[in-house]
Amino acid sequence: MATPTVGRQAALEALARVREGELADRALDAAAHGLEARERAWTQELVYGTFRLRGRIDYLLGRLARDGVESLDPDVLDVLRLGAYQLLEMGSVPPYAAVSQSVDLVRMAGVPRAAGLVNGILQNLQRRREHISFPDARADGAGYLTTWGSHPRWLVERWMERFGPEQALALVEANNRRPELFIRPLGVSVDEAAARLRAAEIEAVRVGWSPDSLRIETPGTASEALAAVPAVVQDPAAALVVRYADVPAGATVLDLAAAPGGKAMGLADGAGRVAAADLSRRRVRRVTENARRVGWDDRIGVVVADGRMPPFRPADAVLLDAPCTGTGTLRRHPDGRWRVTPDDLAALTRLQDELLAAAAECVRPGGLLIYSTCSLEREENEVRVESFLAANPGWRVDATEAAPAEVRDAAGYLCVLPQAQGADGAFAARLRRPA
Ligand SMILES: C[S@@+](CC[C@H](N)C(=O)[O-])C[C@H]1O[C@@H](n2cnc3c(N)ncnc32)[C@H](O)[C@@H]1O
Repeated sequence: MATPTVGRQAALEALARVREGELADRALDAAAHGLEARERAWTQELVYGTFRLRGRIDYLLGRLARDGVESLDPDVLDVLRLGAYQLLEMGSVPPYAAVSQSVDLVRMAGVPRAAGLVNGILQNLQRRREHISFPDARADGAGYLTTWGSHPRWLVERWMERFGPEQALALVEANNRRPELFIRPLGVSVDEAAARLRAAEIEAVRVGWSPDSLRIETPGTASEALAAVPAVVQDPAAALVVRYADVPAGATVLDLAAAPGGKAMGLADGAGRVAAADLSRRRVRRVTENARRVGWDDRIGVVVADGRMPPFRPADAVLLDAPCTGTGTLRRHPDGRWRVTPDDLAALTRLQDELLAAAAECVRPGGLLIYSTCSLEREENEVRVESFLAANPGWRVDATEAAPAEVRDAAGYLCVLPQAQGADGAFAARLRRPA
């Protein structure tokens, strides 16, 4: 038996870890530990791509497996998914290698009896892929977005209802694109940062609708970019939350769900002092690392704390970047679409209400509360804010013009949509406590 490449072995292990409940980025870190940089990048593309297109791949495999994909052993199905992704999307992999390596992989996974099945299905996929039809986009929009669009049905149905079929299609397409790399410079202007990056032979361009962000155009240069300028890696939608918050210079800010710290760092670039708290001890370490990397340990104090019982005196401004379903960041976290359920949505809205009530207690009279999520779902966004406002007379939405008009809606909320802006989604509400 030939040995599959280490990248493919790591990819299969990462998929198994995700099945056990790990997040894809952590599963990949563990499985691809020790791989050389190129092999690791290749493995990441294979794993993330397989999650991104899992719905499409499963539909195709389902047309070729005699009893459907549900009947397959989970390891065998994962081997088939990885093989199918290589055949469909990785032009650098010759089809014979995608097939024969998958056969070796399923043997190595301890299911040698499935070698013939894997060989047959993948050979068939390669031969018949152009002839397998998907549900018609017009006649069966949800069917099309579920299969070709590779999203779970409950999400596409709610998005079709909310945004209409065309925008739902655009959203699904945006989620299926590979995310670009963005940074937010800290303590230097974006123009100065772009010039320093150019001197380090890294091309970076401004993002029209997000004035604090730079898109890095030179591939594979994230760590070089961070070595060349003080910055955090951050999607422009997240950078916009900080701009929209428009916290007065010198203010004391509490960030109650702060890890890994991108927004805390943005807030510290202007505010007086930021206290960054998070429930997760592991994740909160990343806030400390980020602050240390740019020499801002003195601006950001880091605390492990439950935001429902915040150990703080009232401050000028509080950011609650709440835990959420993350439906605005599915292109960056492609396993997220298969993980999140309608039950999670219900549980998260309860947690968001509790966190909002506790965050409000931490705002001094006349101070600011910024509530934000990276969800697209109204229940986690407008509905939470409006229920908070109804229960807390005197509080009001106090939007400024700090964020560009195209990302502010009529109610004064920040509203960034992947299908409109082509980046992550984000929502924020800037609320003022009565004096
Ligand atoms: C959307 S993330 C925050 C991202 C962060 N603001 C940033 O910009 O890097 C939500 C965070 O909420 C934290 N969290 C979840 N439940 C919490 C709770 N009860 N109290 C405080 N933090 C909580 C999670 O650990 C997670 O780090």
